[in-house]
Amino acid sequence: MVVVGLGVGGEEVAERLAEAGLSVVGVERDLVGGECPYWGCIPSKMMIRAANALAEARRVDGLAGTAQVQPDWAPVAKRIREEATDTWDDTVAAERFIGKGGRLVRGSGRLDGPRRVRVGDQVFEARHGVVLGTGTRPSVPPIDGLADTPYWTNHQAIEVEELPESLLVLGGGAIGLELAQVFARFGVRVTVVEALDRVLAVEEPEASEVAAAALRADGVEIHTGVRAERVEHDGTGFTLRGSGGAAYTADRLLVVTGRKAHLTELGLDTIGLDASQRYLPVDDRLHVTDHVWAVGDLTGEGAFTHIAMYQAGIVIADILARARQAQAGADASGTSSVVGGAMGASSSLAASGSSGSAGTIPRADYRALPRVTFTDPEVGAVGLTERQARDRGINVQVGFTKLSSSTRGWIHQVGDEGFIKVVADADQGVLIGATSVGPAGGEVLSALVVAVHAAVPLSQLRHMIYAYPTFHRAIGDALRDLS
Ligand SMILES: Cc1cc2nc3c(=O)[nH]c(=O)nc-3n(C[C@H](O)[C@H](O)[C@H](O)COP(=O)(O)OP(=O)(O)OC[C@H]3O[C@@H](n4cnc5c(N)ncnc54)[C@H](O)[C@@H]3O)c2cc1C
Ligand SMILES: NC(=O)c1ccc[n+]([C@@H]2O[C@H](COP(=O)([O-])OP(=O)(O)OC[C@H]3O[C@@H](n4cnc5c(N)ncnc54)[C@H](O)[C@@H]3O)[C@@H](O)[C@H]2O)c1
Repeated sequence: MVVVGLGVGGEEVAERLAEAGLSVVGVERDLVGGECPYWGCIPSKMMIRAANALAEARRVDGLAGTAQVQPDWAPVAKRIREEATDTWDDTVAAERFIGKGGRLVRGSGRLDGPRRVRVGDQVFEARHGVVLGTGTRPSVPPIDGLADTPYWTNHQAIEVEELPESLLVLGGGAIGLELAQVFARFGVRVTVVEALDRVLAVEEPEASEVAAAALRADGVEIHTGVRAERVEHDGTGFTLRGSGGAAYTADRLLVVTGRKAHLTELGLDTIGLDASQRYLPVDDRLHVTDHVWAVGDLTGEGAFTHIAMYQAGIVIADILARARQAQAGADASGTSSVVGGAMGASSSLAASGSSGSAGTIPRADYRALPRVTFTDPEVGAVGLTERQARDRGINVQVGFTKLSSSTRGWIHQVGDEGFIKVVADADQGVLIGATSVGPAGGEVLSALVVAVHAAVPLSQLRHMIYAYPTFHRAIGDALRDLS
C-alpha cells in the first residue's frame, strides 16, 4: 500500500497495515501526525484546560471565599512546546511508524494512475492500492489586502509564546470561538467578526446564543453579519474594514474562516477524476475508485479527528480482507506472497486480529456524528439540528430544558449556563438529533449519541433511570418536554 498524508487518518491506516504485515510506504510532506497533535485538537485543548482553570478560580468569589488570579501564558506555551509537540518535531511518530515496519518517505505525493504514487522523482507502485489522507488547510477568503498582511492561521495562534494585547478573530466557528475565549481569559482584548448572523452557525440557534453570551461575559466583543471588505496592516497593527463603514483594529489578526481540501495537488486526473470539487467523494467503504481510498477531512464528511479515525478503521478492515483474499488466491495457485512484511504475509495477516470476509466489513454511517466545541460552556451535538430535520420533511418533535432548572445546574450556580435540546422523529419514535450545552456538555452528550446511534425508542429513554443530581439527568426533563 501507499498512504499519502500521515495525519490522523493516514497515520492510523499506515501503522495498522504495516503492523498487520503489509508492505506500506507512508508519504508525508510535513509532520507525521498531521494537524491534530501539532496545531489542532491537542494543543488547543491544553490551552482551553488552562483558560478554564483561570475561569474556575475567578468563580471562587461569592461561592467559596476570594481568589486572586494572575494569568501567565508561559506554562501553557511550555506545555504545548514540550508535552504536546516536542517543539513541532515528529521524530517519535516517525520512528513509531518505521518501528512497525513502514517505510517513511518525506515529500509531497500525488497519484500517477490508480496504483502509482509519485513523490518528486520517485514512483511507488502499490499492489493493493493507495489511501489518500491529505486533510485540509485553512481557507483564507479573498478579502482585499488580506494576502499581503502577516495574518495568523491556527498555526501561529497555537505556536504563540507571547500574547498580543489585542486580537481580531475573523470567523466565529469552532476554532474562532475556542481560541477567542482562551485568549480573552488570559487578558487579551479579543474581537470576533463573523459573516453570518450568528456564531457557531452550524449548530442550534440556542447554542449560538449561549456561546456568544459566555464569550461576551469573558470580555470578547462579537460582531455578526459583517462582510469584511478590506484588511490593512500598518507595520504594527491590523484594521479590518467591514460593510457599512465599520472598522475593527487589533495588534494581531487570526483568520479562521473554515478549511479547504486541495484536490488539484493530488493527481486525480490520472485516475479520471474531477479535481475541481470541494472535497473528494467516497462511498460508504471510503472508496474513491478501484484501489484508491480516502480518509479524514479530505472526504468532507466532518472535519473531526474522530471521523478520520472511524473511517480509518473501515479502510483497514477492507484492505486487510482484500489482502487476505489475494493471499489465499496466491497460496492456492502456488505463486509467491502478495504481501510483504518481516514475518511473511499469511502468518502476520492472520495474527492481525481483523476479521475476514467482505460481508463483515462495516459501512460508514454518519447519522450519529457527534461534535463538541470546547468553549466554556461546552457545546455538544449529535445528528440533525431541528432545522435540518424539518428541511428533510421529518415529522419533528422538539424538547428543551435549561440546565439551570435542573437540580445540578441550580447547585452548580455560577457557570451553569446551558441546556439540553432533543429532536425526535415522531413517526419513528426515536431521537434523530440532540444538543447538550453546559459545563460538561461534551460528556453529557455521550448518552444522547447512544440514543441516536442505536435508535433507542423514546419509550425506553423515558423509562431510563437518570442519576440524581447529575447534569445528564436533564435529558429526562428535555424528553418530557417533547411536543
Ligand atoms: C485548531 C484546531 C482545533 C481542532 N480541534 C479538534 C477537536 O477538538 N476535536 C476534533 O475531533 N477535531 C479537531 N480539529 C480537527 C482535526 O484536527 C482534523 O479533523 C484532523 O486533523 C483531520 O485529520 P486528517 O488525517 O484528515 O488530516 P490532517 O490532520 O490535516 O493531516 C493531513 C496530513 O497530510 C499531509 N499532506 C497533505 N498533502 C500531502 C501530500 N500531497 N503529500 C504528502 N503529505 C501531504 C499534511 O502535511 C498533513 O500532515 C481541530 C482542528 C484545528 C485546526
Ligand atoms: N472542537 C472541535 O471538534 C473542533 C475545534 C476546532 C475545529 N474543528 C474542526 O475544524 C473545522 C474548521 O474550523 P473553522 O472554525 O475554521 O471553520 P468553521 O467552518 O467551523 O467556521 C468558520 C466560520 O467563519 C465564517 N466565515 C467564513 N468566511 C468569512 C468571512 N469572509 N468573514 C467573516 N466570517 C467568515 C463562517 O461563517 C463560519 O462561521 C471545523 O469545521 C471543525 O470541524 C473542530
